[in-house]
Amino acid sequence: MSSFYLSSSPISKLQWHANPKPKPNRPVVRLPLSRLHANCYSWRLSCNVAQHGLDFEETVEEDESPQLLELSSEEPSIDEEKVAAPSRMLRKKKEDEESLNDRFKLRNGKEVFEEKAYLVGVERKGDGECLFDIEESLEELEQLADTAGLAVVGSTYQKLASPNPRTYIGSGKVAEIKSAINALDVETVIFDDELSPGQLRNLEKAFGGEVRVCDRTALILDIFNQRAATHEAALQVALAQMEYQLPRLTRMWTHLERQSGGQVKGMGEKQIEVDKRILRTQIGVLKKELESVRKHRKQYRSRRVAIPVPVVSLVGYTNAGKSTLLNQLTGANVLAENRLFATLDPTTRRVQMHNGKEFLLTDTVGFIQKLPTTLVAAFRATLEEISESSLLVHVVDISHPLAQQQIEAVEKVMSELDVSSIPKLVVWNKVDRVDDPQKVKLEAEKSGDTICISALTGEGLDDFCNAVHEKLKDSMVWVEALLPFDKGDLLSTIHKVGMVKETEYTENGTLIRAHVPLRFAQLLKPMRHLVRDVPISQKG
Ligand SMILES: Nc1nc2c(ncn2[C@@H]2O[C@H](COP(=O)(O)OP(=O)(O)OP(=O)(O)O)[C@@H](O)[C@H]2O)c(=O)[nH]1
Ligand SMILES: [Mg+2]
Repeated sequence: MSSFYLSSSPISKLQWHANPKPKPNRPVVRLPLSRLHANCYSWRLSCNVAQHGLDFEETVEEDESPQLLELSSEEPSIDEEKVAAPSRMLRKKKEDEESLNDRFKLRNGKEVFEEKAYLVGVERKGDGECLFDIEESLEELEQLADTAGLAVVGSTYQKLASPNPRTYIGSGKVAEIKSAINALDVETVIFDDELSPGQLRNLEKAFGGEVRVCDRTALILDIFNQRAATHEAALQVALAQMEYQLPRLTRMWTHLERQSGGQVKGMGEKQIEVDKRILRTQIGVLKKELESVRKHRKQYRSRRVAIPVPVVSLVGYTNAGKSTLLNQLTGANVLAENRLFATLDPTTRRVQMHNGKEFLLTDTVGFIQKLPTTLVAAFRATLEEISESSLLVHVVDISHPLAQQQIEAVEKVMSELDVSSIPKLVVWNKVDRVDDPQKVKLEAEKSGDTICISALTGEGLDDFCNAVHEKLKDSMVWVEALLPFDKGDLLSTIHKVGMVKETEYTENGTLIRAHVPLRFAQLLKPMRHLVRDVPISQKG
């Protein structure tokens, strides 16, 4: 069990009492969206759920069902009331239960209560940096919300020269959204950009305090939290969540001031400080735990480095088809599905090519535009694996209407990862889905270094392997070495991972001339000196 799980913390004890949301009439639920916002009711429980596979226990009192009597439209007579009201009440109760039941959906094998969400975006006038226009960005936000298990019931956006420092959007827009919340029964409002803690607080207040307000970062963090399958991923996400939460840790304790009629003013303030201290301690514990997990992975990686098979990493926008490609080439069983961020942990498998050569293929976490900086930082260590690859394969979903913008977004993240010196190969995937595959293939040929494939149907995979092989050759170095006869294993490895030009059997061993990966050339260093001792005539 993870050492950051502090179930006795006052924060987690309080969160359900503070929850103002109506509770669905079910005994055990897993709420889809962690309340990663100013109230921070359940972020901690949510971390623990991902970590320990638990479900939230939400017990609902019978008398907490919706106010049924208010719902009858006309005043019934006393006699009618005796007969009709109970049946109407029962019918209404049944209808409410049924509509609630409809909103329980199965996601990743878990039952999830589908909250109603409303999306809000801001288009900044003259913002040339944005790759996606506002409608495209909101469409992607809708996909993210869907992945997180929310039902989007509406969206809106506003064009602004600069965001309002208090509420991000203008007051007119706030009022408009408030009406939409009432009309559509919205439970969560999601903003397409990261909001400051103050903006979150002010917006919650402005919307009447009954709806949850969160931003793109919180939503992505929540998806990562739901998806984290390994211990390391869970730790990374928990750390990112806590760091996101720290400056937003307010209002948790204001109920104390309310309960005591304001007599202990300042008590909440003190408690916020206590909570912040607890959170900082937890962050420290988490960082240590992550450090030790990473040490293990490093050891594993250095063992892998000892086997000098070149490593090829798949990178690309989320949902581009990286895992499908890995599965298709290696028979791996990595989760591949039409949702964003299906993969969080790197998976490496050996690919055996038809010509007997092999390389290791690594699947990595996908990128997205406006990737939260907390997440880039949290996943930096995982992404560092990329920087040790011999080749980067950028997988593009060429059938996506925003393929070009996605390419640019990936290149932007890659430029932050300091991998410019690693050779790259671009792969246009999903050619089976484009309207005119021939035209796309011609374009790929023209742009050079681009291979068209369909990871789903297997089309173009031989071309892909050949291109990888050629690219790997570019990253290899030329060696001549004399391998003693007792080093037969090295010789067979050179045949597998390198490109042998010539072998010659001499009295002292096998003389080999080949292209090999740089790491392997270093291993051969002592034997390279031996070449000098071989008589000139034998060197050929
Ligand atoms: N038609 C078609 N669909 C594909 C192809 N490759 C992948 N897909 C589909 O695209 C969706 C996403 O595929 P994944 O392999 O999960 O994508 P990914 O890049 O690993 O995504 P993340 O892990 O979220 O970063 C799945 O529904 C796949 O079946 C392809 O070549 N053609
Ligand atoms: Mg994947």
